[in-house]
Amino acid sequence: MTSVEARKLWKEYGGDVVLENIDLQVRSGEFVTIVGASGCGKTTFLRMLLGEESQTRGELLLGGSPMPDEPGPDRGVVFQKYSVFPHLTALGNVMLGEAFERSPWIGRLFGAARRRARERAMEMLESVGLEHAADKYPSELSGGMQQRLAIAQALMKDPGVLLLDEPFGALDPGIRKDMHAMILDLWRRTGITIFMITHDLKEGFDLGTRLLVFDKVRHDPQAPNAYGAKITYDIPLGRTDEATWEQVRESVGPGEATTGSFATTSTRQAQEDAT
Ligand SMILES: Nc1ncnc2c1ncn2[C@@H]1O[C@H](COP(=O)(O)OP(=O)(O)OP(=O)(O)O)[C@@H](O)[C@H]1O
Repeated sequence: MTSVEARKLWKEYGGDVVLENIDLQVRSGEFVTIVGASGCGKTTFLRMLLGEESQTRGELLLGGSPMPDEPGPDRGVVFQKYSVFPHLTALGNVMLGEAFERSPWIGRLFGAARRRARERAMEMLESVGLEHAADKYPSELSGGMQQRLAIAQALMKDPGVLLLDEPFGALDPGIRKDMHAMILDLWRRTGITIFMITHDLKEGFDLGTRLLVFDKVRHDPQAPNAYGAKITYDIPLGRTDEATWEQVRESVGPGEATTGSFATTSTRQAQEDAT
């Protein structure tokens, strides 16, 4: 599996500093949740992990080597907005990446290669609880099912790192609970390293093994973009006291999604304790 390390990492767009001096070491198999005020650079950081953006200064390492400067099969990604193809079935969507990799011109597989891809895609659909919906089109799937499908797609290439940008942000609370159980189960079974951005602080505390807070600590009213965000809290999760939760809530700012009762024992821990 895959570790990630940032060393004195900066990201600027023109003269605008988005991230400054990020130092971070994430071991293989950690589940890192990321929170922070809107616009502070969380997605930018995720896109750097994906290889869609490169740093202005510093180093970013994936498994000890410099981060490739483009997305690759070692990193899967899921965004908040459903990113599935409407004209393909669930199975077709999951197989598509494999088809284009092996047959870039026509995007189709034949014979044994097709059989293997189909089997693997069915395994992936099963791992997200969608095996019964393999032949359905995205328009026939609920929002939660579409996100499950996007996760199955992201896992098809057996990536070491899964990048999730508010994957459950558009879903109803009841559905989100099911999605939480699904992603925790998947994480436990695969040992994959996960980075997940969320606006729901409770979700961040409940799911992660570690919670990062991105925040701008320096402000110049004359030059609002002169300083970028840093990691202001890096909290190992499992058991976190109420005072820490309150401090983090204050730094992230008010928002409907950041409310919720504090769990002294995370959902994950509680589930582990129960078994
Ligand atoms: N390609 C780009 N060119 C210039 N500026 C950009 C680019 N991408 C992002 N930014 C700027 O970087 C800053 C951080 O954006 P980013 O989307 O990473 O924030 P965020 O924390 O994910 O926000 P939100 O929580 O609202 O999704 C913003 O000011 C944004 O305008």
